[in-house]
Amino acid sequence: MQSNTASSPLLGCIADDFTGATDLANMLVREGMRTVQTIGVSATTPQDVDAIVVALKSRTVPAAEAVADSLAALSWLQQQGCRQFFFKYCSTFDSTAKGNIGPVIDALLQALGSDFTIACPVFPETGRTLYRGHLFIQDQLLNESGMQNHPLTPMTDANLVRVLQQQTPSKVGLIAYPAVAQGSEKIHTEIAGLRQQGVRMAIVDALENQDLYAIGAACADLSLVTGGSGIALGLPANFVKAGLLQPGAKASALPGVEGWSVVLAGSASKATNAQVAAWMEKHPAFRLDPLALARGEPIVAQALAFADKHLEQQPLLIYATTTPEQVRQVQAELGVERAGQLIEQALADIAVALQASGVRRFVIAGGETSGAVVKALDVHALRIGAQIDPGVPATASIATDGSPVLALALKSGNFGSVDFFEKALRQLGETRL
Ligand SMILES: Nc1ncnc2c1ncn2[C@@H]1O[C@H](COP(=O)(O)OP(=O)(O)OP(=O)(O)O)[C@@H](O)[C@H]1O
Ligand SMILES: O=C(O)[C@@H](O)C(=O)CO
Repeated sequence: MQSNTASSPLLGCIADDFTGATDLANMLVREGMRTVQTIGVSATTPQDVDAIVVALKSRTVPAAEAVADSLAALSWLQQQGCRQFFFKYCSTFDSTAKGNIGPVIDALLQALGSDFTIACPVFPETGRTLYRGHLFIQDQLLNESGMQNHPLTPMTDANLVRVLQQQTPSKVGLIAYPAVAQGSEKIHTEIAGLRQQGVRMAIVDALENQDLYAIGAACADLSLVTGGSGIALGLPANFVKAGLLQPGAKASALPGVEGWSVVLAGSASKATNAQVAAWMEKHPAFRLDPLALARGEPIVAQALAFADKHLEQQPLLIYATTTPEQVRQVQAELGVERAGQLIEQALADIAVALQASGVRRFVIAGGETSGAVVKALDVHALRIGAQIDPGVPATASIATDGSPVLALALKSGNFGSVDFFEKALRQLGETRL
């Protein structure tokens, strides 16, 4: 493996959710940074690494908790020797009325002794663009995209300057597209101007990846950069320019694994529904019924018996995924939290039993689901490999205590093509599809 010319990692990242962390890590690997994702602050120091991404679960917790967790992650990343820091949130700017994006940025700026950062959730490959401070999801404004109905973080305003300003006492500004389109020098000049006006955070417009590279170049001297995964595209080149990272480095090598393969789907998003339906046309699948779980029926044992029957011949899917109407019905009966927890716990128990039976490749759909399963599998850190689809890389667990290496693909609910499950398993080394 090639190494950077510095002895310690260069970029230290804090992500506010699990699959969002993987999404960010994917971008860094694409641009030549060897990247490890840790599940929370790690007890061990990652080796052979250019970037570390600490995955938190801080998107919807109370703001004070998000701040405390983010500051602890920053302090650990500083101890690892990182030189620049990145705060990753959702490309749809998911936040509650109180934050947590604004409060976390304020706290990180203060801890770093810095007076300015940018905020840019743009991710053109998944249709997230920003113009004159307004966030678009494909052809729709954020607040008309379906995100206005999100159960935890309803986004009812597409004007991100206004949204962020409501979350912070700091002055929020905008670097609008006409300046961004002129390239990194102009953006740099805009940053200097905003700083003089006392702006501490600026929303930055962008429409295409080339804008993100220009913004990245203009942020070389900022201690903290914040945004979605897209804006991280432009940061590795700054380390290359500084002679700290080798140009054109291939950072995506992962160890191979031998064993069986499964897909576990706990996401009920539109994309996951389509992926489950496509899988079921050709391969075995077992549905988890949350109401039967709630009645105490032996659903986990039934799922494992089903897996036992198929694993040796072919990969299989175990899923709770269903239509929004059915999810609402189940939630009405069990409560949102209990329904979610029952399914997450069942999928986590199934994953642990399957690992004991020799499963080594897991494709997992859903951020919360991925968090629950990876925790149950006792995975503390992941090395990030090549991209499967935008926002989703192949990963491998970093085994600490002689436990087997697992090949994992952790998919955010909304990401991935219709045939994602097959595609992901193939990329993880499954040859029987
Ligand atoms: N049939 C169902 N009935 C009720 N709740 C369900 C059902 N299927 C899944 N869930 C719950 O819905 C939640 C889905 O969250 P998860 O984060 O895993 O997926 P997502 O929201 O689509 O993904 P992301 O957070 O990456 O966008 C989980 O808590 C899961 O247990
Ligand atoms: O930025 C995104 O859209 C994703 O990485 C994510 O955070 C989804 O929850």
